[in-house]
Amino acid sequence: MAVAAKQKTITSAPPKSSLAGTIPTKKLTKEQLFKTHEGHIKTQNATQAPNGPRAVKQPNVAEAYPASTKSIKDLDIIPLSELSVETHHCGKGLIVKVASPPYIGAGAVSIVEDQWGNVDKLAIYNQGDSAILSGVPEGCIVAVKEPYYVQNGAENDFMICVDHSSDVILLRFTDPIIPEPLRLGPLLKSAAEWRTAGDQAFLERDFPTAVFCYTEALEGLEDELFKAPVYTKRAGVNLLLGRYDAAKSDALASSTGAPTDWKAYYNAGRAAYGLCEYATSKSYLDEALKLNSKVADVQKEYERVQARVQEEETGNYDFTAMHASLSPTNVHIDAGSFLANTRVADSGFHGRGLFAASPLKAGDLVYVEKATLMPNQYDPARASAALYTLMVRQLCDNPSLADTVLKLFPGQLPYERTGAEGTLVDGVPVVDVFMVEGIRTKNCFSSPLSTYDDTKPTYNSARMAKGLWAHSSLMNHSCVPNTMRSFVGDMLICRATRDVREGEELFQQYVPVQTLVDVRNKEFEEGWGFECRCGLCEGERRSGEERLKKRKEAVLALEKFLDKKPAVSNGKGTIIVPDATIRTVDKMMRQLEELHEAEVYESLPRLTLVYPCNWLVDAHRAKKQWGKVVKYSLKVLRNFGFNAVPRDDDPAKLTVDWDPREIYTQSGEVSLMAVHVVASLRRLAEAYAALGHKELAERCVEAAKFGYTMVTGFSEDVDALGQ
Ligand SMILES: C[S@@+](CC[C@H](N)C(=O)[O-])C[C@H]1O[C@@H](n2cnc3c(N)ncnc32)[C@H](O)[C@@H]1O
Repeated sequence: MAVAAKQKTITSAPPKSSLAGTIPTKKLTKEQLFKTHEGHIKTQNATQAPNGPRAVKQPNVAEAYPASTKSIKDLDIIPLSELSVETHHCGKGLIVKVASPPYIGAGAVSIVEDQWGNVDKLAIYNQGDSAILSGVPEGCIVAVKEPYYVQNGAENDFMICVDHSSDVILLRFTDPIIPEPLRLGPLLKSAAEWRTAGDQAFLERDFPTAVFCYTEALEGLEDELFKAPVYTKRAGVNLLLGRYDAAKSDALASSTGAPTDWKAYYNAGRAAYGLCEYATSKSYLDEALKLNSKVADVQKEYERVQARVQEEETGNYDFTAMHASLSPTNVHIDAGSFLANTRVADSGFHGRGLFAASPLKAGDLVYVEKATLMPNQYDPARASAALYTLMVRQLCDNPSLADTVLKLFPGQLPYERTGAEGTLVDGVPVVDVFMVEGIRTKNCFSSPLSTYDDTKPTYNSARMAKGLWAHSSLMNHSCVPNTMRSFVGDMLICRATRDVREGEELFQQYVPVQTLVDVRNKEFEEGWGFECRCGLCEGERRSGEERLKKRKEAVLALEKFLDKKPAVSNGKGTIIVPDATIRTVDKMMRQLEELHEAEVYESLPRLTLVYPCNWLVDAHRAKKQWGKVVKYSLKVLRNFGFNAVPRDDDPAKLTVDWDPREIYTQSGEVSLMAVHVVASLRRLAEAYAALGHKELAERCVEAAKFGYTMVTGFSEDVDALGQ
């Protein structure tokens, strides 16, 4: 059923039609409608490859209107001729026959006819591949609840636009709500015939139609014993379609109390596994094994689910093996989430938050979460639309997901929420696509295929997928957080960056933070609607406006100078910077340093100084001026807030037992862990080694390796960072 089409992503509101609110007096005639439609279909058949990616229409929030939460039975059925342009017809409904095959673009567009002989265009968006309406079969009867009508660009060209997937329902041919002129009578009469039609559709791999036919067969059967095999068949098809909620209830409905019920429990176990409900899955598979312990598939599935339950309980993972299993087609790791070290509670200030359920040490696993939803789409131009589509389709296919996803809604819709989103109305889960988009924008994370590979200089860092990790989404932001996240495929690994007390709130960085306090807070305000009150932001605000302004000017001047200065290559791949340039940068850096008053910055990171100090490290390193490399590397670390670094001016430190964790645990609560910290420790190690301080060099390498595990989630292989 997948049809190739262009990706269509609407990002800004189209201008309002001058006809808004009125019933158009001039529309395309029936003949014109069919003729242009046939033309579109011909072009589609000539130009689109089968099985290409499905198109996507992201909602246009400027036009937002709510999903209908009413039953079609409670709506006034109106003729197509009474539709007004750019109007949400609250309390009204349409019942129409599909009078053409669909043209598949960003949605499925068909010509429809009502009982009074009126015709119009119906565009259905956001249906999953598993839904029969993604293909809108010709001849079927559909109900459109509280329709939205739009002008379609060209003059006299209009259409009914169904954004919310639950606003359109496929009616059974025998549904008494269908008006007499549209009635065909049942196409197939007996349950046996529907069942055979279902089998046929299954053989043709038309799974949505198979589900439809089995459903009709079940409606026609009265004896539970006859129903059981049809439930088994429908459970199997629903498993194939990824409709795990339906598969689970079908599987359980297929049990009859006979020993053959092992199959019902086996299917229910597989369905629960698909929903990542591993403990439930294990209990069903337990039942299946009790009834028949000899089926190899059941045993295999049981072992698999046992491994997941163990991961959930212990947090033991083989991250290296997970990483090795990644490929462009395999990004979804078969693993469970380990969340036992955290709990959700009211933060009293930032809404809900995540808190440590037990004391954690720097470097410890805080939690590991499998993505709630993450499409395998790393093309940045398509990643957001792909996530939005997956969210909508999964909420349609597996309504139980609504509990997890809808609670993330940040609460900004231009209309009143009904609260019925996620519930079943007319047998279909209500999915409000504007709400879904609101959840996506505030809660999604960008993720590389793996953070470890992303730190390599050769990796294309622009290739990021977007995903939803519902547990991680509950963590609030701090610019100097006590955790760090990394990814291996769709697994999010969260590690502590310093020691955390039991009950302490856990924070993460939403985005890599900008160095200037006002600039980064503008980003938080625009993106998430908050002003950050972390130790760094509050501390920096104490500097006062005048000093903040001066600092900003100094930063801009320094960056401008560094951007303009041409680098000089020695012809062997190393950049050599003239001494005069180094002296100027050093002077400008010191001036900027002086603008960081001791009373504020005693123990705070000085982020604006990181870039120039790093620049000075590189410039001196190219000249093998190792003493200077030590000096500026220590400054980089200090500017990230790390003060407890192995130093050659403190020989006493060399004699005591030393633990690489120290630099992370003894630097206070307001340090900022980043991959640059690891890189600086390596530079420091290199310089110490060149100066003959072997032991100091080893300590720095150890500290770098320890830090790299926090950054990547699992790897100590700091050489991956390159030279
Ligand atoms: C992804 S949610 C985090 C969970 C959220 N606290 C909740 O209760 O659902 C992001 C929202 O949390 C709040 N938030 C996160 N970090 C914050 C911070 N540092 N200060 C104030 N509000 C914050 C903001 O309302 C933001 O839009």
